[in-house]
Amino acid sequence: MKKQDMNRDWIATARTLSQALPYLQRYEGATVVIKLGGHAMGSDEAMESFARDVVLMQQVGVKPVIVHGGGPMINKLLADLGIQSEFVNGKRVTDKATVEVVEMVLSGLVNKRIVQAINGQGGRAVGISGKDANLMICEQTNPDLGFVGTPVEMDPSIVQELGEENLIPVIAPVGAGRGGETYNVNGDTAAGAIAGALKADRLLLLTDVSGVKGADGEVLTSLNSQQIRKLTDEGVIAGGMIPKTETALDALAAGVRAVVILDGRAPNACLLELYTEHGAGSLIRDSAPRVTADS
Ligand SMILES: Nc1ncnc2c1ncn2[C@@H]1O[C@H](COP(=O)(O)OP(=O)(O)O)[C@@H](O)[C@H]1O
Ligand SMILES: CC(=O)N[C@@H](CCC(=O)OP(=O)(O)O)C(=O)O
Repeated sequence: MKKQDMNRDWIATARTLSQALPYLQRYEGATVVIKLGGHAMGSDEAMESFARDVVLMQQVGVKPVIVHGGGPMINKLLADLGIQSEFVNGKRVTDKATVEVVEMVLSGLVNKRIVQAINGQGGRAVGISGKDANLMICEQTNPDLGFVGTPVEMDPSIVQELGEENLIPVIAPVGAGRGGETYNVNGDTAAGAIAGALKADRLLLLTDVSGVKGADGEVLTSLNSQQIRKLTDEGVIAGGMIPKTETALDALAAGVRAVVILDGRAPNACLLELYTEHGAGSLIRDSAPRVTADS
C-alpha cells in the first residue's frame, strides 16, 4: 500500500472512532443481550471475531449477556447416534433420549466453545444454563413436542450478579421444570425471555441473513410490530425467521427497548450495530425509525 493510501486509511479509522463517541456514551452501563445462533457460529475465525467484539463492548462499559443456540451441532450428534429428529413450527420434537443429547451439546460443547473464545480474548466468561440459580423455569410447550419448554418464571439475579463482577454470562437455552424435568428451549425464545427479565436496552439476534427481508427480497432496516404481523400473514416472514420476530415482539412487550436481527457472520456485526450511525440489520421497535445516539 502507498504511504498516501495508508494515511487515508488511518484518517478514516480515526474519524470512525471519533464518530463512535456519542454511541460509546449512550451504551455505557447498558445491558445488551446477544443471541448467537448455531448458523451464525461458523468458523473459528468468526467465533474469535465475535468474542473480541464482546470483550471490547464490556471494556467500554456495556454489560453483555450471551445466549446461544446450537441447532446444527445438535443435529450432528443426533445423526452420529442414529437418533431421528424432526421440527414442528421451528421447534425440535424432543423425546427423553433427544433432550439428553440437547443438554449435552448446548450446556457442554457449544457453551464451552463460546466461553473459551471470550476468555481467549481477555474476557472472563462464565457458562451457565437456564437451570442455574433458577434462571429459567419452564413448562411443557405442547405435549406433542415432548420436552420442549416455554419459560414461565425467570430469576435473572444470577446474570446481574455475574455482570456486577465483570464476568460475562454465556447461557445455554436449557430450562428446568418444576417437577425436575429438563426442557429444550428454542434459543431465540430463551434470549427473549432473558432480555425481557433483565429489561435489556438491546437484544441482538445474530443469524445467517442480513436482516428481515421484505416481499422484494431487500432487508428492511427498521420495522415495527404492525409491519411484522403483516409480513408474517403474507408469508414473507417464514421458517426460522418466525421465532425471531415473535421473540422480538414479546421482548418489546416485556420492556426491552429495541431488538435487532442481523448477520452474525459479518465481521464486527455487533460493533457496527451499536457504535455506528447506520447500524446493521433490521431494527425492531415500536416508535421512531433508526437508533440515534440519544435514543
Ligand atoms: N422474511 C425473511 N427475511 C429473512 N430471512 C427469512 C425470512 N423468512 C424466512 N427466513 C429464513 O430464516 C432463516 C433464519 O432462521 P434460522 O435458520 O432458524 O437461524 P438461526 O439458526 O440463526 O437461529 C434465514 O436463513 C432465512 O432462510
Ligand atoms: C426447541 C428447540 O427447537 N430447541 C433448539 C435449541 C437450539 C437452538 O435454538 O439453536 P439455533 O439458535 O442454532 O437454531 C433445538 O433443539 O435445536
